[in-house]
Amino acid sequence: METRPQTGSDYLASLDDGRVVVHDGVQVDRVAEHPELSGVARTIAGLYDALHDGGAASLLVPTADGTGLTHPFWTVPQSRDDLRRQREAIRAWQRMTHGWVGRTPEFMGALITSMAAHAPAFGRFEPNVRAALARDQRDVTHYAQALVNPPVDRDLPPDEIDDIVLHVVRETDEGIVVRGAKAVVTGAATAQRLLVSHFGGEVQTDAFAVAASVAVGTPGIRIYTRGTPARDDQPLAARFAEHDALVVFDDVLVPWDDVLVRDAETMLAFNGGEIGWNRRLAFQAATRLEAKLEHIAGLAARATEIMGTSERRGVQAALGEVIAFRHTVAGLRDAMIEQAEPSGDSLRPGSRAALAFSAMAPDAYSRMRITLQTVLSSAFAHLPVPLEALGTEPVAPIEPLLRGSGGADARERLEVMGELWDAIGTGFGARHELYERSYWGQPERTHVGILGLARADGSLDRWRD
Ligand SMILES: Cc1cc2nc3c(=O)[nH]c(=O)nc-3n(C[C@H](O)[C@H](O)[C@H](O)COP(=O)(O)OP(=O)(O)OC[C@H]3O[C@@H](n4cnc5c(N)ncnc54)[C@H](O)[C@@H]3O)c2cc1C
Repeated sequence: METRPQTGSDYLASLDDGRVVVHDGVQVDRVAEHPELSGVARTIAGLYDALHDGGAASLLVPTADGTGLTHPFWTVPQSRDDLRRQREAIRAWQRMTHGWVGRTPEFMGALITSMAAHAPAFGRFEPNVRAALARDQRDVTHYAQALVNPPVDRDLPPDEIDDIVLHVVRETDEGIVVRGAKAVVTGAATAQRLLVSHFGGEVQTDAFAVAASVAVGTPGIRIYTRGTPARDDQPLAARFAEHDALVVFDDVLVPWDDVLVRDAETMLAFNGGEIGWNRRLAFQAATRLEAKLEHIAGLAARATEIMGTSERRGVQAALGEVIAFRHTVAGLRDAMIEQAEPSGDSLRPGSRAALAFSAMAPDAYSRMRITLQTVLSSAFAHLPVPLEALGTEPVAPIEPLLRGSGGADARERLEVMGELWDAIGTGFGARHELYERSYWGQPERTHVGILGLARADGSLDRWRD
């Protein structure tokens, strides 16, 4: 029988795997029913369901072994048309969430497919890489990425802070035993697996050369999350708030079948760009950001009409700037397709456009927030009553005062401005700026990488002539 990705209810049921999640300091019974974790879990479930009966179902493509259908981003691209199909499928999901969920289930397809395209580079773990792709392609596994170490002792090599940095404490016949922590693992509490890998300081001893695909429910894993302070009338946070987790590995046994890297050389290739997963990550992230900016631009346009400023030249210019940001992101993503380059057994998104996107997007996102705060100013803060209070005895008399311009009533004003405030101004909106700013790590690394590429491909020399 033809296989299909899991359904929404398969996904929600899979979260009952004995995982240990501590939210706001209290252990969670069932993640899928927790008031602050269930919103995003239900949203992810909705994405899976759309692969079965929603519009996204028509975008599925055959799995590599031909036994079923999968999300296109979970396949290894061989042509520009493959990349175009991947773009359309990512876009279909991202438009459902308006780009507000950073870790949708296609996101880690970037890593696993890039690794599979370079499977021989993984030596004795090559069969594991191929098996991981086959399983995750079939299921469209929902991963979180556990890469960055807790931000402490950044001036010390990892082996001098092994009380914190994740490392292998021993190997057994069954697998490797890992200990340590990973910080800000977005979506860990509602993921099915973690892509765990060393990052940061150079590997001094083999203990730190490790990457693995680890099931979230594995004994010894503990996930600590804090709530994004969200009120009931925060429409985006209620559905899309993700939690950035501290994940603790307390002597966790990872079976050999799930180990992907165990030597320093492959670790360097994994983190250093040769495997190329950052290019695929940029492709997915740009398509997500495109959807987010479309949502923000649409809300902002309506907000200026409600304010009565939509015909002011400066306000129009500000909206145009936000739309230009959307066009730049979409254009660079499409340039990644046009500039696609061979990488292992694949055609990966082009490096120049991918790196240019990574360099540009963080600052542009901050600029966009400032621009909207400048032109919408008091309208953001003019939300004196919640939506559900409309029609109540103390609020009904002031509803005419809450109207918008051009016939918009109080309800529409509160709906539009409340959603835009959540996008830009609340804790949810502020975290999203930090998220976009931190997506590519420190900007100087990206800029140095861009210079290195211009030197390596000879373009800088040509420009100097
Ligand atoms: C909202 C959010 C969600 C995130 N989600 C995830 C996730 O899902 N998975 C994940 O793995 N990570 C995640 N991250 C982490 C993110 O990838 C990092 O924040 C990013 O890579 C920057 O690394 P850092 O925060 O450790 O800062 P650092 O790299 O420590 O940099 C901080 C500053 O110190 C300087 N610095 C640090 N070390 C040195 C050094 N040795 N020499 C010289 N200067 C130094 C840098 O130049 C910089 O100015 C998330 C972060 C945020 C904010």
